[in-house]
Amino acid sequence: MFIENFKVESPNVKYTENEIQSVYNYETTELVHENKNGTYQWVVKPKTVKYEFKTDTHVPKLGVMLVGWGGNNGSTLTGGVIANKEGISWATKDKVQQANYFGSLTQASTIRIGSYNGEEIYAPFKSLLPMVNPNDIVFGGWDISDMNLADAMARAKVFDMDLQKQLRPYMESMVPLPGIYDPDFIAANQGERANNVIKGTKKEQVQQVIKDIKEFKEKNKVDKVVVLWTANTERYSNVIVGLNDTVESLMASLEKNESEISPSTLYAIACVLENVPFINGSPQNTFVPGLIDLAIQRNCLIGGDDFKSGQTKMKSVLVDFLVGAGIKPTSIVSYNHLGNNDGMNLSAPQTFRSKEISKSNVVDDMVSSNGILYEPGEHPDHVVVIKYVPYVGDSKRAMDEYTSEIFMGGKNTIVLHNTCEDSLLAAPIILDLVLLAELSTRIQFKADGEGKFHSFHPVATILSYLTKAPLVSSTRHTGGERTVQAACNAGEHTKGQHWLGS
Ligand SMILES: NC(=O)c1ccc[n+]([C@@H]2O[C@H](COP(=O)([O-])OP(=O)(O)OC[C@H]3O[C@@H](n4cnc5c(N)ncnc54)[C@H](O)[C@@H]3O)[C@@H](O)[C@H]2O)c1
Ligand SMILES: O=P([O-])([O-])O[C@@H]1[C@@H](O)[C@H](O)[C@@H](O)[C@H](O)[C@@H]1O
Repeated sequence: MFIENFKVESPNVKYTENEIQSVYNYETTELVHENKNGTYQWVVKPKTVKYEFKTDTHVPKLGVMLVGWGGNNGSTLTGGVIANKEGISWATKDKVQQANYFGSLTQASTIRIGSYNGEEIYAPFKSLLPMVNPNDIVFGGWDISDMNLADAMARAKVFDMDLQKQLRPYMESMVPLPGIYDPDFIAANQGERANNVIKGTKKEQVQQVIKDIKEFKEKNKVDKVVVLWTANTERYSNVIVGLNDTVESLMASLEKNESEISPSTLYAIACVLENVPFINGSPQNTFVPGLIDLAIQRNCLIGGDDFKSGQTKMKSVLVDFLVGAGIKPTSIVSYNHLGNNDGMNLSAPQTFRSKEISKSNVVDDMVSSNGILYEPGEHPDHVVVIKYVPYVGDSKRAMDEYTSEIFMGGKNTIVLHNTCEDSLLAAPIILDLVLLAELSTRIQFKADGEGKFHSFHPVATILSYLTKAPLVSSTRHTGGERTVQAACNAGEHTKGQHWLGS
């Protein structure tokens, strides 16, 4: 049975005027490698960690600024939210279609909360904690193309014409702010649309983005802003000691207008300095080490990389199932073709390489989890192919072949064909990313033994489910992390130096 909402009555949950306070005993284990009389033995011991959470129940008016707002994903998401907010329905060749948020974890999935009279009871995911209603989001953002959102929607060719006609009046006044353009980081074929760019040095571009965020927040009277990159996939940035490996080197490189700082990293610097969450929906390494350290130092949420939308979401589920069932995938071939601008940008080798990495590495953890099936260092043959075929537009055609070894030398081959409007898969995921990012900034917690409540770590691993190449915090940042984590624990945030002195 499905219910719309519920209230918890528990000694571990307390509702106050502004918070939900809860206690959770996390049952886990700790492993010890014990030497008993010269023989080592792995010992597993149960461990309970008591956590206390405080969730601010004040749901803010949220502004979402998209980098690449005029793209297929940006225009599709914006139009989809307007259609839901305005209750728009439209004629298709099959039926009258109502707007919905299918494909969104927060808006269209349910969670089991118990049973009643022997019947399983489910409630909406979004009923678990007070969350922003996507219908209330104010959209804005940047694009290197000056096309208004109504024309961008028409250019994308994703929505049915009857829907486009109804959306046009709402979207034609939406014009992206000029974006940071650097032809060295995306395919040359993107140059013809770059007519809306921020001039000046990289530092001046960062300062302009900060100014844009401030003005957007003031003009729209939003309480919070989240910025999400849904612009074109960039080539990887070279990570170089002294260039971008530390906060100091990255900011010094900014001062020197170093060419190797990518547009996506410049937007991210601006967001971190403005303490605005930044999420990367593409596969490039926006989060160079210096940027990660800056985010940790300033306790600003960053997350990514690369929306996990269709072919790769299926891959991660299927390979997880196969390996978990003791079946050994030995060959994975992922081919797809698509004809949208994303596909055109990915037709360049250096930008394709960024996507090839994120689409390939998604199975690494599953493979390394099973030492029965795979020898150390052994992994399936894994090929990723993406071809640009203009005629099919946003309707990506994905074909996958999974060959596995099974019992007694047998072989099993699974072939999948998956056709979808790529942007209709990505748009709800963008929604989930920004809503969960906003929610996580309203949660404070402390574990047993910690002095004060603090926020989650700035590197938002909570968003991992939604991305191909999850950004996770590494021990490499023990210096900055220890300093900041201690500050978080103490309930203060370190005040990073003011980096953009005039
Ligand atoms: N299913 C999916 O659609 C999916 C899944 C995972 C990742 N992605 C990634 O999402 C991104 C967007 O996909 P899309 O289909 O909307 O692509 P798109 O090409 O339609 O949109 C990208 C937009 O970004 C703009 N742009 C490029 N560089 C910019 C910059 N530096 N600043 C501001 N704007 C800039 C372009 O003008 C374009 O309007 C791509 O990187 C893609 O790889 C998409
Ligand atoms: O569907 P998915 O595997 O998550 O990923 C998609 C790729 O299949 C597609 O080729 C690419 O153009 C999109 O940007 C997206 O990355």
